[in-house]
Amino acid sequence: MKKSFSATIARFTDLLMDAVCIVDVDGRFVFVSSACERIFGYTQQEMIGRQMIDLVLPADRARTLAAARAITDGQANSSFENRYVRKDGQIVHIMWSACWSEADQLRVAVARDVTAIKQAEAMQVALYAISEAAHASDDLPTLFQRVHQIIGALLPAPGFGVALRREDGRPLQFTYHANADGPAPPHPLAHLLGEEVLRSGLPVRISPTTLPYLTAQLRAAAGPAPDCWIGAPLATTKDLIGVLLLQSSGGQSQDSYTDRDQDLLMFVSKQVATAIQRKQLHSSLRFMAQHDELTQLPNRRLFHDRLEMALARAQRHQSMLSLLFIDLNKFKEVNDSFGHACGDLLLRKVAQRLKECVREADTVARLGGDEFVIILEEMLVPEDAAQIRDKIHQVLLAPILLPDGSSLTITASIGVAHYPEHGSDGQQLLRYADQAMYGSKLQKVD
Ligand SMILES: Nc1nc2c(ncn2[C@@H]2O[C@H](COP(=O)(O)OP(=O)(O)OP(=O)(O)O)[C@@H](O)[C@H]2O)c(=O)[nH]1
Repeated sequence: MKKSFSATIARFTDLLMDAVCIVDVDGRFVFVSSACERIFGYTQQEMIGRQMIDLVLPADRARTLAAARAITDGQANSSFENRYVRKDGQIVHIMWSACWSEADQLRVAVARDVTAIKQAEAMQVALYAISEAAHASDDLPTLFQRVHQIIGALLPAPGFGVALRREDGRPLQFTYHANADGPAPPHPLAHLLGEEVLRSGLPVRISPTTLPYLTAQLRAAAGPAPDCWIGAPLATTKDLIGVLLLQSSGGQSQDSYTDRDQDLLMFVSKQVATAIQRKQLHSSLRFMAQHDELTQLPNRRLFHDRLEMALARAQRHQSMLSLLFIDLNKFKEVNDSFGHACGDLLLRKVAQRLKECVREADTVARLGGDEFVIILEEMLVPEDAAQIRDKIHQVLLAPILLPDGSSLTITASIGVAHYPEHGSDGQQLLRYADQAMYGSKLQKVD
């Protein structure tokens, strides 16, 4: 390029907020205006002579070369977008307006940094996606898996974890943790970082450059060349409910995360905290609607749902199912003699003992008052149900300690019904078991 031409261009183009870049037929920068340093992080001297394509993000190189060829063939382009890797490793989004100068055999292009716009757009998309995910996910791990994907589109996040604060003050509980290969147990540093974020209520970044500012414990655990981490508090308007963690391998002495990334994560983590709270509230409302408040056992409604499902399974597999109807004997006397609170305590204790008599998959429910039912699935023979009935009689014999140091015992009448022998639907089976229980109670009274 002629010296005078270059000098004239430079005088005016250095005034522009956008950068002017001139590239020769071989794709080398022959001129860049001073705005390039702000946008790409390299000085003009560092850029001139370098291959333009080497600064482009590898994923965008093929289409960048195709667009450059089209411009060289005479098709001016005023809206091509691609991404460059700045000298500090950060990615910048560039919108190009370019044309080919046949006379000079040069490609003249104007670069506009649209990173902030792109990030704002990406953030909008992420916030919308988080809100959608909160509605669509059935449970917290599913929600967090989706949030991992959403945040991964904004920031480097091969490692990602969400730890929630526990009511009883025990250490944070990791509800979700994954590395680049998928779900994985949390790194020991994740626990320490999480606790530090929770203690301070502030974001904490671990990287080679932040090491001197970390607590001694974190610094020791991170070692001299740590991966890069950001821990952001999950804060609702009222509470600090947990911590969100990102981990990236960084590389050499580079920090994977900038202040801007941290701000972005803080913003996103507020939305995540709100989504978690909404999900938890929804789960607790659902639990309350399906469980008995006193014993926490499934209530009558959930029992009927479970019975229907169990019967459908038994029909499909042509297997047996048994129903146990349990009614405590003379429970009213407990209330009358020891007080309602002791009656409540006894009901809770009975519920616990009943659960201990069956497998995890079986359902123990409280129908109301002193009536309980148990659904036993995949019974091989009726004698199995009889054995469990006997076991229940046995465990109820153990005295129940009362707060004043005294104790009481309770017995129960139990009726058993088997599917398909005593009924083909839930109502028939329940009626049969109820009557069998009643028969047993009469015998005991007599
Ligand atoms: N403490 C307590 N008592 C309850 C609760 N729900 C119902 N009850 C009482 O439980 C008793 C149940 O009545 P019954 O089944 O007739 O009493 P029972 O003495 O066991 O009678 P039998 O079954 O014939 O032996 C009533 O006194 C209710 O007030 C509860 O949640 N807590």
